[in-house]
Amino acid sequence: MPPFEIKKDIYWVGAIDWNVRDFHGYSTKRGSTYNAYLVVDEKVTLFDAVKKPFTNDLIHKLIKVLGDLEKIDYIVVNHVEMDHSGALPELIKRAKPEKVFCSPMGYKALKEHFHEEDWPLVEVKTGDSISIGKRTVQFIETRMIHWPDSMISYIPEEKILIAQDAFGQHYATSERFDDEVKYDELMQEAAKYYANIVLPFSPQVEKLLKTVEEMKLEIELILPDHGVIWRSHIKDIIDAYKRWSTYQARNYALVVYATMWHSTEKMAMAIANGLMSEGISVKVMNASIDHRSDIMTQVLEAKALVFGSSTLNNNMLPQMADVLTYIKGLRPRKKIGAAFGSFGWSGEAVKHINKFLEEMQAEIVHPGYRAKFVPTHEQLKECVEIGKTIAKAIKEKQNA
Ligand SMILES: Cc1cc2nc3c(=O)[nH]c(=O)nc-3n(C[C@H](O)[C@H](O)[C@H](O)COP(=O)(O)O)c2cc1C
Repeated sequence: MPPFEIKKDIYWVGAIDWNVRDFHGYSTKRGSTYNAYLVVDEKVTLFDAVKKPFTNDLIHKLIKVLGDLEKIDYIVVNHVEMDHSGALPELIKRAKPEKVFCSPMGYKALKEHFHEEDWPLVEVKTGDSISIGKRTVQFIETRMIHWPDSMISYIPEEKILIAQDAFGQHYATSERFDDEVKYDELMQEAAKYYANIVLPFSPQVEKLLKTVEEMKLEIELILPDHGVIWRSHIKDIIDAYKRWSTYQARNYALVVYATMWHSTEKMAMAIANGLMSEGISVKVMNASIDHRSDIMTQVLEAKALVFGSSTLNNNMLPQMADVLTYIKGLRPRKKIGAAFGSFGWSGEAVKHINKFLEEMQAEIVHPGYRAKFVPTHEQLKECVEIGKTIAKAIKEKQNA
């Protein structure tokens, strides 16, 4: 795709990665983009770069707009992660920019990644701004959204927020604006991105959204480092970030299980039936089939997390341990929780699952249910009752 003029003299010069399907363990079914933005002003300024294998895509686009890479005066590094900085060594060597702006944490991180002593790095902090000619760039550090170095750049004359990974989506498309793609797909990918990348830093996101509100920043365009530009649905994505960062849930329960000979699966279905019989929506997922990052997307807005595994060698099944380790690291909060599973003789899986639920600070509404080998009809009826107990807890929370 050629460079794309977003507004007069402001270009998308990023790269589309149609083929990426695994992004450090996050399944990216719809590929991704690495967005870089060029502002042609008295000081020609590039915001962020691309992943290393896409260096030539970026350079090609820059040459198309500028004719000569050495016309770049400034580079702003909003985020040091390799998918946005991998192209920097080649780019800095060839463009010879006068200055490379980054946050104080970015200064350290750039050295720790690239070990280059002679890059013209300039630290900028929250409240600092630079003039690039007709336009100003204001910087706001966004520590731990989602790395220590992260910052965002605001151009008041254009009402543009260059948001690095915030508001991003792993979504490869030839379209560049939110209103040119399918709304449901876009919001699904934005939710998946929040659940799998941003969720652990929700307290920081909540604070940042308040700061941005207090600063009364006028925003006409949000330019994220992945996916499409927000133009028509800015309110929707900000409202979604407000909901997600304060752990607001929808009225559904998520049942995730792992099984060898289908006994735990039978229990999962019976619990789901109990929930449904009380009018609660349920999503059932199988840890052997569903990808951990898709399960995580469903965790984001679930009110209850119900996890089941049979016991294997005194532990839960490894695919369940994978999913729970991943979910725990992303720090979901304010959930109702319950555990279940079939076993043969020692039955430790439920105890181990409960430990994960405790670490997620879930409100555990049942001590955990175990059935020896293949569950009997009576035991499955008991599972239905457990589903009803969870449903009751969901309703109580809803009315609280
Ligand atoms: C290789 C293997 C190891 C097992 N290890 C244990 C164990 O350590 N403790 C236990 O209680 N059951 C153990 N079991 C028994 C299973 O938990 C039991 O068969 C259970 O009903 C399987 O439920 P599922 O069909 O949901 O996987 C083991 C089974 C297998 C096949």
